[in-house]
Amino acid sequence: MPVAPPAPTTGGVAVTARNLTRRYGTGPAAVVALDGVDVAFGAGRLTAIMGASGSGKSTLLHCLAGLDRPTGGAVRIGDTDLGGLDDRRLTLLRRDRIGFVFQRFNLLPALTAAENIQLPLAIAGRRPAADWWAQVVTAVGLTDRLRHRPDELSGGQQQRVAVARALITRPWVVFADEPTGNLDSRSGAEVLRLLREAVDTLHQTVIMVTHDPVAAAYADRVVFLADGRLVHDLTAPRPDQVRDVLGRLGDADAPVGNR
Ligand SMILES: Nc1ncnc2c1ncn2[C@@H]1O[C@H](COP(=O)(O)OP(=O)(O)OP(=O)(O)O)[C@@H](O)[C@H]1O
Repeated sequence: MPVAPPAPTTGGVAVTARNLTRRYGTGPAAVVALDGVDVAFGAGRLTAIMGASGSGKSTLLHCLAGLDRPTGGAVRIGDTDLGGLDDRRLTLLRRDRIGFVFQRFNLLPALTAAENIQLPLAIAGRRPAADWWAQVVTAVGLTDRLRHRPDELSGGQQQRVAVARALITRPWVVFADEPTGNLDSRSGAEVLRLLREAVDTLHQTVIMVTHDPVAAAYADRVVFLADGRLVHDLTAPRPDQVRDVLGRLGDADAPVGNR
């Protein structure tokens, strides 16, 4: 039986942003990357964040994950208000409670797949529980590749190692920034199925930025950004619906709603 992650969820909500603002620079040259975003991300759900280039997706993900500090508003992960944490506590929260998957895999080339997967725990001086290790390694389908180094693995295999590394701490939430952006469609589909399995079987929470409507359709929900605002929200999305919303957003001058 899979063990549920120890997420301190309130009403089934894993992450909330309230009136989130991120401004870069000051004066007339200032860029408002996030302009008052209110959103709650369900626990045990896969949610995609979409929007045109420059709409604020990466900025939102980085603020939600404690990689960037917002200029205004608040982020809560479970019951923890990130704004109330000093840099040291924020670093510990990221290490122990958050998993990251990046577009470029970001594996350490000198370490084997197994060592890369265990790295977040090794840094904390811990070892994975045997049952969770077995579940994660089985889910990513890499039992026969664990002694290989990243340059001996395909891109899709490297990204699956990166997903396993993100899951190994049984985090409260996994943030994935364009996880299929560097992969061909077949490898990308494997990684998306794995993220889906992380949610459905391992009871994890995943928040993913993507440009790809097919990738977004693996999610339970898609939220759309335009000009730093949340402008649309789709549940149980199909690729054609996602394309339709993106097309309408491209045409629309005004947001189609904000929540
Ligand atoms: N460090 C920074 N300094 C100044 N402006 C920034 C910085 N980071 C992002 N921006 C600006 O903030 C806005 C949102 O950027 P962000 O990278 O979040 O968008 P995005 O939707 O992720 O784009 P893409 O899809 O191209 O990655 C853009 O106008 C961008 O130029």
